[in-house]
Amino acid sequence: MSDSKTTSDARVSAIRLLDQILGEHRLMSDLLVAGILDPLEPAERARANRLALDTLRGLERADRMLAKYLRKPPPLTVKNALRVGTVELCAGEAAHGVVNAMVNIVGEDRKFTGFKGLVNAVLRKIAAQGPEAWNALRVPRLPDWLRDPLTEAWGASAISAMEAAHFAGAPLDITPKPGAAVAIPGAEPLPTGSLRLSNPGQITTLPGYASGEWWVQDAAAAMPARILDPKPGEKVLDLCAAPGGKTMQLAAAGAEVTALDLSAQRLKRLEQNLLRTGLKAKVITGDALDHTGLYDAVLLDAPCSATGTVRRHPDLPHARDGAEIGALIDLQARLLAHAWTLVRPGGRLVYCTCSLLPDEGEVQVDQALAAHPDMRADRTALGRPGIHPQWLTEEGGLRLRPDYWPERGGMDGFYIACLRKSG
Ligand SMILES: C[S@@+](CC[C@H](N)C(=O)[O-])C[C@H]1O[C@@H](n2cnc3c(N)ncnc32)[C@H](O)[C@@H]1O
Repeated sequence: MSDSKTTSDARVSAIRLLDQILGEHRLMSDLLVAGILDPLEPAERARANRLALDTLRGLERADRMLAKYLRKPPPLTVKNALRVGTVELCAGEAAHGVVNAMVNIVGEDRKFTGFKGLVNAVLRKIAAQGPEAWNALRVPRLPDWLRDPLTEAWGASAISAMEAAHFAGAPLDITPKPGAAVAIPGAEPLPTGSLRLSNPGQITTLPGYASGEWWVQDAAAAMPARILDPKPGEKVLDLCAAPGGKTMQLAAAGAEVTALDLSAQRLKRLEQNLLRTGLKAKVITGDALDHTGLYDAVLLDAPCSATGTVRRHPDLPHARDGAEIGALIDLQARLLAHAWTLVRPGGRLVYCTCSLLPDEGEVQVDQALAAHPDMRADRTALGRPGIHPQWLTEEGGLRLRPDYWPERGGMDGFYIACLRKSG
């Protein structure tokens, strides 16, 4: 297969991904699990993925540039071809290749043949403006459904900083197994104990991947298990465990781990992760709300809006509209109340969500503290290496945000609290 054919397959797939995300409101992760890119060769798959992600991150800029030349909106697929083309041209790709490819792609579908001339003319004009016009545009903003509550919670300047972090995208962080000597060239040690890779390439070919010396996990996502601080032999329950990043941390520390999740499909990935890393956990498929038992420690990584992961999932603000958040908040409260019944006297519960919305973090813990006289927030547990005292919150939790560590490439948004039960 020639290089240009490969590139155009990647472009077609990127446009298809955008059609589904922006037209059908599907999440990119769901589309990938459903196999939308499976027919492509690995290199093409990576390119399609990157093109779609870059276009989603720059969507507002692409639309602003295109708006000058579109008197009325073309069909979504044509618009997405123009968006991908604009993003490529503004990243400095050769005009001739991009324009021809997009004209051909649009022309291949009989429904859109009539738009070939438009695509050709518009992309030529965009090419003439180039990266300079792109760079002069403002950093893309979050849609109002998310921007409004975040502005209310964190203030306008914090939101601008978060949007800059979202636009920049995310490096790849890994969690090494305790004692593993990870030898990945260019890996930067982070103050919290994770390692950061700026240009990882294909992950599965990196040293130590096959032998299970480390796993992919954002530096912020690695904090809940560090804060839980499992001791060898402790009985620890990981509720909502799949795909198992935190389960592996708990097991690697020598705890006796039970990992539970509602999704059998996601648990398959957890089992594969345990197999690769040679770590052990008892795995249960089931509803956390039905689980019984008594544990030294419980980790509850509750299902949430995932609004802390927009750096890595720029599709989320466009595919979602916030309609599901009310039900998630209700579920989190029920899970937290039930998880508390599984903690032995004197034990601890770490509650966390990868959300930027206080209703899914600070407010949940505030309400749980008010409802349970035997619960107190353990602030000492939050004092881990690399944690800035300014990140600690009033009710006794830890707030992590994508705009923290800007010089290092940011971190996911997370909320974490360690709740101690009276002995
Ligand atoms: C944020 S993810 C967990 C990520 C995981 N802790 C990790 O570190 O890899 C939330 C998980 O909650 C699971 N879940 C949702 N509702 C649940 C319930 N009622 N009982 C158990 N698991 C549930 C979902 O299937 C999903 O895997």
